[in-house]
Amino acid sequence: MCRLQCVRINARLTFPEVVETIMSEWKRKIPFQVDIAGVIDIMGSSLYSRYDTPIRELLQNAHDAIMRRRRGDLQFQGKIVVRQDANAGTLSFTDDGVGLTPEDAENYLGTVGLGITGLIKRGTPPPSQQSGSADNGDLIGQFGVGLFSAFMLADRLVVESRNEAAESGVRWEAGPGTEIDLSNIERSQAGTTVTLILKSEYRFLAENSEAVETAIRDHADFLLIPIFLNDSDVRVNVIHAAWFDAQQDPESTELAIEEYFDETPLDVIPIRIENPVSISGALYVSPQRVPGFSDLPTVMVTVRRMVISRKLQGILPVWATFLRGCIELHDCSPTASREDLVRNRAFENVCEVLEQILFEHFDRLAETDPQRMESIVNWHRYSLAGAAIENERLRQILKQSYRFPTSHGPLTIQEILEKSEADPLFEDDVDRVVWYNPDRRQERWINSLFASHSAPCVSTFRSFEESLLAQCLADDFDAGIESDLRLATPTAPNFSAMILGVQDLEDAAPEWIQFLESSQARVLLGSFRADQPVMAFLNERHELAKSFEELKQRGEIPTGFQRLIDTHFADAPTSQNEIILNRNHPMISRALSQKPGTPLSCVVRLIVANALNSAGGTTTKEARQQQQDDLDWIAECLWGRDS
Ligand SMILES: Nc1ncnc2c1ncn2[C@@H]1O[C@H](COP(=O)(O)OP(=O)(O)OP(=O)(O)O)[C@@H](O)[C@H]1O
Repeated sequence: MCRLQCVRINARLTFPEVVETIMSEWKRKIPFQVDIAGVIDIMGSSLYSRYDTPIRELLQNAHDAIMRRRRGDLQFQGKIVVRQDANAGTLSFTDDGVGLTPEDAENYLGTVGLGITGLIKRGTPPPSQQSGSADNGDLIGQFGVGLFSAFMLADRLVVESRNEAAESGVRWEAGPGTEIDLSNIERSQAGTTVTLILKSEYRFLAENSEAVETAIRDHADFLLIPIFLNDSDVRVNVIHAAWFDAQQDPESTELAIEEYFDETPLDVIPIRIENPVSISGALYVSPQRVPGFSDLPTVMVTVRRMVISRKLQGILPVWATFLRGCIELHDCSPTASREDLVRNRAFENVCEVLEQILFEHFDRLAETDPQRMESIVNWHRYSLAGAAIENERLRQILKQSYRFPTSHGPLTIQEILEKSEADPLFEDDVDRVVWYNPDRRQERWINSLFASHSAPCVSTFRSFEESLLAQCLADDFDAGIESDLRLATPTAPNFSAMILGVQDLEDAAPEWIQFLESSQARVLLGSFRADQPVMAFLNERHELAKSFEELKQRGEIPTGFQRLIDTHFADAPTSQNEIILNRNHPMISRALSQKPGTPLSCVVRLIVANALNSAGGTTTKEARQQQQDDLDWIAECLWGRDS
């Protein structure tokens, strides 16, 4: 029906007045509506991602009830018993905590978002729970929703309880609908039993003790209350861990870590701080190497001793992928599902403070036990070097402990910088020149060239090591020291004069460049100190590009990989290998005095190919053919053509 038909139109009203009349009729306030059955269904099926979450929620309720009873009786220990009944298909949680009065059960068990624990924390405990109801910071519950998680596993839920001060007990039973059955019962002991009548797909929790035991340990290992399973008198949870001790004994912590995490730590970092945020526990350097840089570091986190996650991300600095451990974050708030922490100011504080603690720890270690620090850095060198490219503070630490292989043996970054002071005879605009060689194949050759030189040549066989070195030099630039990072290659400024002792370097004449084209190298002429005809310097990027090109032609590179290679080479030119011909060498000078194409020039071309080969260069098919032709031509000149 047209909406206008519902409005009695006054013939004297204009059209805009009619519209206004219609609009104003719909202005009113309406309350939010809650579909209880729908909420219970969502809480049970979608709020939590793991089947063991309800187990954690019920253990935590039992824990809170016992903690509250302890306030009235400091000697009271309390315990939690989890029972499986395979015949009945139930899983139950019994505690001897403070218990519930019938009014409490009526008011708080079935009210989503309202619980006694939350009220205590807000300083407004219900009248029935006034005694000992201050928030001592040891209660875990807060949202008043955890009990409903049981509907993830159960069709029906039964709570039987007796408050320690009440005459009789109360029974509360609910299913997925909106009605709750409440009745009084006889119960001799104070405390509560929550029984889950399991859905068929979770019946295994009534039968398989290992699954339940694992769930208890995963979440409640460090709760300060013993938890027993079925009739066993051996508690399931460990309760005590040395890293939570107020005064941590480093040896005990190390032993505890070894036992709990089943790893031998390379170093242990005990943590206890109250301000500006409370953090306690210990981190350790894992002996397991972390491949790549993409993984975020993870750590086990507890809040009020309840395990929130064994692998929480985002709390350790991104560079600390090699750290593990367990930390208690009392000031952090778990999310309602308790599977993560709320990323609030307290969380940010923890991140900042932790990074600070780690930096200070490694600074101290580098000073007090440099050997240990070096072995840690050495063990995790690639993750550390990769991370330090982005992090100046980390670079400061690595400068003392990260050793590069160099022509002068292994040297720390600091030592390299000190030994790389620029020679004022050759350099007038930089304070430091750091030479590097990224190609493992040239290591021996380049190192021998630097042997008599005071500056070392640094081997940066992984590309990020080159970036790390560059960043360290850039750091010093801010402090007024100008440095240059130079590839150990003849065309780099001053390399030939200073390192090679080669004078008057110049490009070869065009006809010789063309004649030596199959070498794919840049051809230069120079006057050597040594009596050697040719020097060859490989360019690693050029060599790589060549190998990939060959593979590509043979169709051996998957397309996805090819894209990666293309982007790698798109950023920077591949450059060329370099060849220097010694114009003082009798054979070279003789060849140069003639035109290319003579038998002697073919000998030069063979020597060039050989020099590139022995430096570790790859030979293309065309170059191999060329060498064969040269040999044939020389043989023919010497002995004449075979008939
Ligand atoms: N075993 C128990 N003993 C005594 N009271 C209990 C027990 N289990 C639940 N309760 C009461 O029921 C209330 C609601 O429990 P529920 O688990 O839903 O929320 P919570 O524990 O208060 O908070 P959260 O949702 O953060 O876990 C609790 O505040 C507590 O008062």
